Amino acid sequence: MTDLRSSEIHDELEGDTLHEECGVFGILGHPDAATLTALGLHALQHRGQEAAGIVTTDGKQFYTEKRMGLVGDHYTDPATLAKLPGYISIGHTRYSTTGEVALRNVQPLFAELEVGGIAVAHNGNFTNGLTLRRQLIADGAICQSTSDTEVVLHLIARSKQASSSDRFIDAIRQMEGGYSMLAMTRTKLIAARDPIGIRPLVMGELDGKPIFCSETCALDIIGAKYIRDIENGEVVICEIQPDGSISVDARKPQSAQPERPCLFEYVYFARPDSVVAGRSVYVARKNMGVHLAEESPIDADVVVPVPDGGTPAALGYAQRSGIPFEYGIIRNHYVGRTFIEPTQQIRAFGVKLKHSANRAMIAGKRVVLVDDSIVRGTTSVKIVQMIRDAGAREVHLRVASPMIFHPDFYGIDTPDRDKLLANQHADLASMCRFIGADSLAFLSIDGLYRAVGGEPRNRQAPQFTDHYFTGDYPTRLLDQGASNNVRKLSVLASNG
Ligand SMILES: O=P(O)(O)OC[C@H]1O[C@H](OP(=O)(O)OP(=O)(O)O)[C@H](O)[C@@H]1O
Ligand SMILES: NC(=O)CC[C@H](N)C(=O)O
Repeated sequence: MTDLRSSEIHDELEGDTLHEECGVFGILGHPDAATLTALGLHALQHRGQEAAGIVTTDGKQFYTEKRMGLVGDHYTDPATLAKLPGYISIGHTRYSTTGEVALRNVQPLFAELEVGGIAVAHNGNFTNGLTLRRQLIADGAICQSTSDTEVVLHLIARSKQASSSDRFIDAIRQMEGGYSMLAMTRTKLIAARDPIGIRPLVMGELDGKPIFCSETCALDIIGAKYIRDIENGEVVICEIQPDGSISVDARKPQSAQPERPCLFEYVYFARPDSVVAGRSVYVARKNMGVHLAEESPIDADVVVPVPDGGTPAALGYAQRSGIPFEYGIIRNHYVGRTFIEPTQQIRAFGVKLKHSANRAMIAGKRVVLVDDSIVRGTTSVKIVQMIRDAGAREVHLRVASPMIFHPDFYGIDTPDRDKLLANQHADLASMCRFIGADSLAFLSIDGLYRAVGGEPRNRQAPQFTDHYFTGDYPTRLLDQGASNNVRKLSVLASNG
């Protein structure tokens, strides 16, 4: 049954700013599988704060715990972890992109199938999820959630392949869009990445046991060794054998395409201490600041980051420009990422709770403010005013990414097109007036490419996924037809 309250909240969320993605973590063959998964999810908390879930198996039964809220609020309790015995585990931190914020959509999703139990955890979004879901429902499928991820379970159930891993591969070959997925059976841990590698996924090892997770920071927290990134279009199947040994089978079932990782992982999503597709996120962000200083210099007394996202770019800007870096804004770390608040009104309030001006570093100065991105402009308007109120003589805003014009359909929850600040102003001057800054500049798309990958954007074959800036969507968007709205999955479920 549709949870009306959740649907209403969702409608409000639709108009909000950029949202997180999800984080996945899995380990096979370790006696402390659940605890290690909880720690891994804790390191991936920045990728999704709505809910977290863990599924484990001891080879006989499956055990599931799913909770709304933060990892630390639930999975630090020994009683909760005691309900998750076994040596194979997958976990998920969720920020919803399809389906409402409700327990039934919290991942991992689990189903008992002809081939046995299987759990899946997904970071990303399927661009044909709604289309396939409608076909499945018309065919008699009974959907238990409104998440796009559930489609994969139905396709595994219907596959004619014999083994669970072949059925999983069969299922994901029918999916389009962005995904890093983990699946788990009584004996297997499977990892898969979409054909162009939009979402990140890495492989590690602890005590000889394989781990898959969204970012390397989840390996670091448990002292695991990084092995390699899962390649775009690759599926890696790890299986525990009766003698306790582990087999690893890497396959490439999708037709080969050039990799195009998501640029926004570097701009905003990934943790700065992570290494994504072989590149340090921190170094990339600092480089963004260096290029920004070269492209848009300004005479000023102090470079001030908008913490936390803008800090590495501000350091790069300060080093390149020679202008001193100072913490002119202090962030209250007991307030979560701003978007957690469901309404625009509360979000604006949240921004005030989160940042306060460090007057001693600002009063009487010409300030260069550096932030990583502007989405709706809520943060910029508040912060520029706050810096002026603290006595700044001039406020110059520098943004370490290009203007955002287009929504995402691959796992980032973006506001509607018309809510994006870049679409509300005819030119930079108008946007600058709205924000209230003395000057405003964005990093160019080539500057961003150079900062992350060392080369400018290849117009014929872009090296990264960058549609939010350019409108160049790397896959077809089957669900975005006139009559479709992936957000309305729960309405479909209640009326269908
Ligand atoms: O233009 P807006 O709609 O305000 O969105 C952009 C702001 O949102 C993000 O920060 P967030 O609040 O997520 O905090 P963080 O930098 O600490 O992650 C980003 O770093 C910008 O500051
Ligand atoms: N942000 C994500 O990666 C979301 C995963 C999935 N589409 C969900 O909504 O649960």
